[in-house]
This record gives sequence, structure tokens and C-alpha cells, in this order.
Amino acid sequence: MPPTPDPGANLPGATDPGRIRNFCIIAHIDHGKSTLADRMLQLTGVVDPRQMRAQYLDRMDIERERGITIKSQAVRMPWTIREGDRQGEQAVLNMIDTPGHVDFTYEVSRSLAACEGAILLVDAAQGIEAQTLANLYLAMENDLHIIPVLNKIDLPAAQPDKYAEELAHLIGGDPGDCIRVSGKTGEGVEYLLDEIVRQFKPPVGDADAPARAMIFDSVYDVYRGVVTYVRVIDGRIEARDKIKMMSLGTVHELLELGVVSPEMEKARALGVGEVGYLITGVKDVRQSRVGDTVTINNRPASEALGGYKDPKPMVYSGLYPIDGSDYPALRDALDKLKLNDAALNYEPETSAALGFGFRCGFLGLLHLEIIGERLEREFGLDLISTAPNVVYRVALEDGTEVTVTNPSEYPTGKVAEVYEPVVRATVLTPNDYVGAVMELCQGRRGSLQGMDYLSADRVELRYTLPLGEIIFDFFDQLKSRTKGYASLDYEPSGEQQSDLVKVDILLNSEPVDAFSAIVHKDKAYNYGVSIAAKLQKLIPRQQFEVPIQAAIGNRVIARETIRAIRKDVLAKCYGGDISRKRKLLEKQKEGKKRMKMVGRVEVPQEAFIAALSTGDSGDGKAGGKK
Ligand SMILES: Nc1nc2c(ncn2[C@@H]2O[C@H](COP(=O)(O)OP(=O)(O)OP(=O)(O)O)[C@@H](O)[C@H]2O)c(=O)[nH]1
Repeated sequence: MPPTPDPGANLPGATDPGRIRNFCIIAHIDHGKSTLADRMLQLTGVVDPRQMRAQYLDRMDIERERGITIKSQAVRMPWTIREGDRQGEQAVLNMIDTPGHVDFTYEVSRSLAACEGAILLVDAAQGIEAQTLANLYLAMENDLHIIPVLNKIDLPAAQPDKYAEELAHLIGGDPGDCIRVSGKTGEGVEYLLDEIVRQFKPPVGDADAPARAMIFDSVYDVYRGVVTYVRVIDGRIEARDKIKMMSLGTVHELLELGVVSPEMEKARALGVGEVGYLITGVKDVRQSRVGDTVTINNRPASEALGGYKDPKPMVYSGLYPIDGSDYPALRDALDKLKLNDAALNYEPETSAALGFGFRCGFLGLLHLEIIGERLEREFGLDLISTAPNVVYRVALEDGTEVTVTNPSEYPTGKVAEVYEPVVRATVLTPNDYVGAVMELCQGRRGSLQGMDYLSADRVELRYTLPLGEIIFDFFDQLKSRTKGYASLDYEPSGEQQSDLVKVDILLNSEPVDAFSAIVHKDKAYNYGVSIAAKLQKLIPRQQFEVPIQAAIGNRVIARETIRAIRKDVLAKCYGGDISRKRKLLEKQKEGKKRMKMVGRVEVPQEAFIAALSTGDSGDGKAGGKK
């Protein structure tokens, strides 16, 4: 006989922690987390089928368009076990959807700390990929119980038996323990929900102790101010409490608290193990720092919970408004974005070529692209972004040290040693492409650390690589050399001393600071030649001859010339049709909008991006989209 349901049992604050299951879904990108989350929302009945839309939890436009998750999301769902010996047992599931891309790994690790269990989701047509491994290791470090799940079993190409073996080999256990589902058709998802309740442990905490809750996300909402997402570890937070942020010591009046299911629902309290939100009317997310501990002011906890590591920017790029008068607007826009994105860093800088702008620090290229796109789209700004670079530490002969986030700041004095950041990279590839991957990594100054066969035809290669060598187009190259089959994950791993030099690019004999780059000595010549050649193609002819030179210090290492002449768009237009002529001239004006005057030379935006793609591909596109 199933137990009689208790109608109040699932209300926030009254939930017996024994009924709660906090879990997350971790997976390689595109293996179907968001789709599975959608099915769960539907099957647990928290979203009305009529209001269901794909990627329900991805709220940002960019997330939907690109089909990727950027911010983590937490949602509360009731579930009653359907079958088996514990049939009828009621539970409250808190699911935390996490992003899959390497740039956002810090979001994943934060979410993991708020869970007891993780669903390791693997595409049954693809098998284990690099981020499957990276996320699995993160989950193991956090002592999470792991349920292996194979997704997309509806696909004709699915090979669940093969990959169940691989997974069992990886995490131990029996291939039969892998749960098989299809997020698309819903097959197996109810069984998975039952297993979540059965296998994951409920949270443990001291209900009578002073309240301690961990902030795992903090978001700025235009209407409500900062919304802080917490998981309660000990004690209880009530709607009328005054809360205290333990690291800052600040006290705030609580205006509202509640749970997300999947819209915000007010509650009276949040108890042990519960996941919910707090609103205090504060307008600045820095007042509510991710990783901080929230307690109650009149009965504060004495010790804070262990926090998270602050995300550290890995890649820097300059952002400049095309129209100089947009500078204040750009500053405001960055201030607003920062509210939601603790990982974004920026400082004002001036460039001789580009005027006033900001040097911004990002987690990776995808992060850079997304911020750039949001600035253009949400704030209507026209921007030029300079080639991204990593952070260098330069030791001078006089014993001083300089941190260089912008190549144009590279010291002119006597340089003793230069240090660059390195990463530990893991590449998973089918056996056939091992040679191609090794060639690529070696070409990027990588050193092989180890190699393992995951199965007869999948190999894991471990390399250390300079970060500066992979932020440009490494990922695109990897994909194209392996027909899309290889996957990549990396994590910072200190720094190394290298022979690096600064290459300047001169347009019309004037150095353009925005094109300067720091590259390895052996690659400086190739770099200079390819940039000069690329700029020659990208910069339109002007009314005078423009030499393009690449130089190390005073030594010119490459030269190209753009011949004089204005492009006459009307040249082919013999007839007297004025409207046609006007149209052509309008079109030309349109094209000119995205040009920047550098000295006397007009330079299009593409030219600034071109420096991104190093050598081989040369298509001027930023790499590392996925
Ligand atoms: N055939 C089939 N396709 C699926 C299934 N689950 C997901 N997909 C498709 O796989 C693609 C990726 O799914 P998402 O749910 O967006 O993947 P994700 O892992 O959340 O991606 P990120 O949020 O970017 O990490 C989409 O095109 C889905 O339609 C499934 O069970 N069967």
C-alpha cells in the first residue's frame, strides 16, 4: 500500500529534508541536457503542456538562438515514485541545469557544490567526449553520486550497448546500470525520475543550527533588483528575517523569498537542503557575491561555508565604440552586464588608433563573442573588438615585473624573461585521427603528457599547451582535421617561461597599437607575413599608397603595399539612371559605417578580427564557437 499523500509535505520550508533530492545534469555540449530538463519539467507537471517550449530554462535570447546554456538554472519539481518497492514515495527534486561549454566550467562547479547527485548524460550516438570526462571529474571531486544515462536512444545511429560498456569502464559498475532515455520522445525519463529518488541521497544539515545558505548564483533583474539563488545547508531562512552576507558583513532586509518551479513562487521559509531565491532590493550583484554564505542577522552562524574560486579572466580584448561619442553608453552597458556576469572584467583604456574604449577580460572566446553580441544587440552599440590575447608576466632586467594584458603595453625596456599561461588540455578522438591531432598540438607548441585508449577506437590525448596558442582557432582546426569527431577540454595549469616577442604592425609607417601581438620568436616571421598579407586584402584601396609593415622593435620583417585609387562604385554604371546610382552610393556608405580611420587610413572591422585567425584558415572568423 503506498503511503497516503500529505498535501503540505511539498511546500517550501515545510519539506522534510529526507524527501529532497538536489541534483544536476552534466554532459558534453549538445548531448541533450536542456532537452532532458524540458521533458522532466513536463512529466513532473510543473509546466503546463500548452506553455511548454523547447529549452524552457534557457531564458536569454542568445541561449535559445545558439542552442546553448550559459547561465545555470535551478528548478523545483515534485515527483512521486511510480513503480517498484518504494512506489508512492513523494519527493521534491531540485534540478540544476548547467552549461556545457568550457568557458563556463566555473558555472558548473558552482552548481555541483549545491547538489548531492549528478546525472552523467551521454549521447548514445556519440559516446564519451572531452567535457563528459571533465564534468565527471568535477562531480567526483565534489563527492556526488553519479547515475550514468545514455540519451537519444531514438536515433537510428544510437549504439547504447557499446557506450554503456564505455561508461561502465569509466566509472566502474555494470553496463546494465546505465539508464537509457530519449529526451526527445520522453522514453525512459519517468524511470529515470524514479531512480533519482531511489539512488540520490537526501541532503543532510542541522535544522536547529543558525541558518547557513550558500549563494550559487546571483542575477540582476531590472524590475526586482538582485535575485540571489541559494541552497540552505543548515537552519532556516524565514520571509521576515534580516539576512547577513557573511564575507561582506552587510545586513539586508528580505523583501521576498521563494522557490523556482519553474517560475518564481513566493514562500514563507526555506529549510535544510532547499534551493530557492532571496530578494532584498539591493541593486548591485557585488553585494550578493556568488560563493558567499547567507545567515540570519539576529542569530548569525559563526563560521561561513567554504566558498568558490573566483573565475579568472583568461582572455583579454579591447572593445571600442566605432562612434567615439558612444563611449559613455558603452561604459553603462558594461556596468549593466557586469551585474549578471561576475566573470566579466573591464578597465578603461585608450588606443592611439581606436580612441577611448575598454580592455575587457573574458573566460574564453565564446564568452567574448557573447558579450560582444549582447552589447551590440541589447544596447545597440557598434563596436570594434581587437584581437584577443592572454595575460603575460614580463620580468625586466632591473628586477621589476609587469603584467601585460594588452600587447601595446609590452615594456620597451630590457626584458629578462617572459611567462605565458599554459593549460592542461584533453582531446578525445577516434583512433584514425590521432596523427592529425598530434600534428596540430605540436604545431602549437604542445607537449604530450599521456595517452589512453578508452575503447578500441577512442583515444584520450593529454597535452600541455600555451593558452595563447589555443584561444584563436585551435578548436576550429581540431574539428576540421578530425571531421568534427574530436572534442576538447582544458583547464589552467600555471605558466611557463617562453621566448616571446612583440610584433608591431605599421600602416602607412605608423604603428597601429590594436594590431600588436605577442608571439613566439619562431613564429614571429610567419605571423608578420600572414597579417600583412591579410590586411592587404582586407583594407580597401585608399586615395594614396599605403605600406603595411610588420616589425619586431625597429626591424621590419614583412611588407605589403595597398595601391592607391578610390573604388569607383559608379564605374560600371554608364546610363543616366540617378536612382540606381544613388542606390550604389548608399550601399557604399553602408559599408563604410564599420570603418575606422586609423591615421589617414580607413580600416574595416574585419581587419581587426583578422588578426584572430592565425595563419592556416585565414577566414577572419573568431574560433571556438562550440
Ligand atoms: N533525436 C534526439 N535528439 C535529441 C535528443 N535530446 C536532444 N536532442 C537534440 O540534440 C541537440 C542538443 O540538445 P540540447 O538539449 O540543446 O543540448 P544541451 O546539452 O543542453 O546543450 P548545451 O546547453 O549547449 O550544453 C538539439 O538539437 C536537440 O533537439 C533525443 O533524445 N533524441
